[in-house]
Amino acid sequence: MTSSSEGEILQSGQLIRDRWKVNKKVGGGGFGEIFDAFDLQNHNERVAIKVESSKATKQVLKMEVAVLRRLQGKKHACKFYGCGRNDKFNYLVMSLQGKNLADLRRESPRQCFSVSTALRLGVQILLGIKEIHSIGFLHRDIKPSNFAMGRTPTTMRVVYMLDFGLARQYLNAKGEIRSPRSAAGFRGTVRYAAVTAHKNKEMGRQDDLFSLFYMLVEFLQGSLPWRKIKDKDEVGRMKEEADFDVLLEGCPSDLLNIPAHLKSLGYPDDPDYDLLEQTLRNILSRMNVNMDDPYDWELNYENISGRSRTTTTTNGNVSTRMKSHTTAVKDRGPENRALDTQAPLTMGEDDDEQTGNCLFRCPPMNSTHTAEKHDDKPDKPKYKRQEFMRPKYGAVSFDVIDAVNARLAAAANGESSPKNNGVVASSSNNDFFQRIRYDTSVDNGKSAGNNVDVTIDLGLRPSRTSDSGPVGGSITAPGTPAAQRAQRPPLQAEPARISKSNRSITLSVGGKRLPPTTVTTRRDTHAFADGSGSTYQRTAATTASKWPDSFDETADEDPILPIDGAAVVPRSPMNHRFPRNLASPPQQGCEIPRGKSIRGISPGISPGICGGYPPAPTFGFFWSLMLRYRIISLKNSFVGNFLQRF
Ligand SMILES: Nc1ncnc2c1ncn2[C@@H]1O[C@H](COP(=O)(O)OP(=O)(O)OP(=O)(O)O)[C@@H](O)[C@H]1O
Repeated sequence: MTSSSEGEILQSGQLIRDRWKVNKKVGGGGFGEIFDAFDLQNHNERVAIKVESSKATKQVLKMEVAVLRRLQGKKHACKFYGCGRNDKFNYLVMSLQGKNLADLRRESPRQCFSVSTALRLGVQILLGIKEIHSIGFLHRDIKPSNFAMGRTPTTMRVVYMLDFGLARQYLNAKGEIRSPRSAAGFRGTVRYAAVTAHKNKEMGRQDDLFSLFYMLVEFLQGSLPWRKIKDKDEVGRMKEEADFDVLLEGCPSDLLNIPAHLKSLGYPDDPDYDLLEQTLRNILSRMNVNMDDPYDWELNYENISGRSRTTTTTNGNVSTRMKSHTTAVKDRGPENRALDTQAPLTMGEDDDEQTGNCLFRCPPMNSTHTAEKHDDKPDKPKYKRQEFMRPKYGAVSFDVIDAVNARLAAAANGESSPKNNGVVASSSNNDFFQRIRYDTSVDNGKSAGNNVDVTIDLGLRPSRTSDSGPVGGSITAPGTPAAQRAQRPPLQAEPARISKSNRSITLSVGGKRLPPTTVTTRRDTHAFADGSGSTYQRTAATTASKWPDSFDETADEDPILPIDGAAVVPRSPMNHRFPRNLASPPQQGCEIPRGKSIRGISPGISPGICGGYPPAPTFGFFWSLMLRYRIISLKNSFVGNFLQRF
């Protein structure tokens, strides 16, 4: 543990948001520094604050926040307390855990754990990995220093997963596996990275599990054969050629099931988590190990302190054996313990445990791909009703989606009624209503009084009445007889509006010429506003829509985005394709008070994109084109993604 000192982002005693008082630095890695602090508003409870300089070239804290929030309620995730940013740093406040597993292993006299401890940790880490996979993300930096034991009496035997800075979504918005990129930059930590990462290939779920396998080998054997190798490609080759029998020499032979299963998996395949868990549990039960038994450190490592330790033979029987690898680890003194999470570019004894970010530096193994392709650009998400979100996001309001779709369908069927606000649309197959769908939702909570009103502008204008010729602003299909159009009631002059009550939604479509300032007040429609520690959450179903607001709701200081005109929100790695043009800053403090309403529209809507609201355009192709632009620009918006299927 280190104390904070001059030059660090936070200083001891510093107050953040008048709530968290910094105590001292407890960790630091390639991407951030971690401090422990007191929560002055919660009986001085100890919390961890991870900070990242706002000048850091690689900003990962937003991703951490995004993932940690989704993991709330999972057993192996830290509690999320808040986040924010100012001109100097971004920060994330979460529950403080105890020692990480890298430190605990190094404190062991032989730098290894007993089989009992190693495999029980393995079970918990496996379940933690399963949790992050269940929310659609890969961790991509599974290693001992990214797991820590709880620090309270009730959590001290629970393993917590840390550090989601390199996470990546492997599911698209439909819950399908995203297409693998032909080249992806190396992500992770050389010592534990799967061969896939060494080859700069797209990592899949099995690769997180391969990292777990390497961790297990290290836990049991005290080291990995490539521990001292600095060259990433060389390490990759060693892993590719590794003989698992040799790696697991002297360990329960059942463990061979793990790499055997993982090697059988390709990028899109579902790992058999149960098989892996059962493999570990079977060994533990043969050894009569109880999951509640004390861990090695609780026994002061006395169970493994001699030159031999109790373990099992390859057939799983318990025996005592000499370790053959002791010479490989005896030079690892306590002085090296803190190295593995320091800056990734310094190569110390344990540097190969550092998180790598070899983007643009490390050519891929066996690959001719060039560096410019090695980024985290996501594949273009396809937005549809997101069935996969249902079990994971609990109260995602599919009834909202259905209600909107029903309204759109009604409009498409040419109904003119209060329900669709007088909008008459042709039932022609070309009608644009038939080609859009509402694809996400506002999770509005279950209790009454959580109503949220959202305004969506579809870019329609009040219609001109006309006896002949096209009528601007009417929603109609090209080819609708002019006479029919002329009798159509005008669209309402207000922006289209979705009023969402607790479990229902009303859509009205109208049009209004919006001056730029009005348009731009709509950024807060990312249906995403959960207060730190709040008892309710509102979430949109798409990550991309939430991304830009990751810090906003708890930020108490200057926004990073410029205040004046048409600022472009930095594109998130998850949202490269839809830069958001803004003409006003994001609303800070976008927490939606209970019972209040918010108004807004996609930040993607901008006069710049749509070319403003042209006067009295000829209906037909022009309107269709404009609407298409606007619908496209609505993608990833807070309240909904309209998908236009032309
Ligand atoms: N919530 C927490 N409670 C206690 N300690 C923590 C917490 N989060 C992180 N740490 C400590 O800080 C160390 C570094 O944290 P983390 O891995 O998040 O930083 P990083 O900069 O991403 O590191 P790396 O580049 O090594 O992956 C962890 O190994 C752990 O010891």
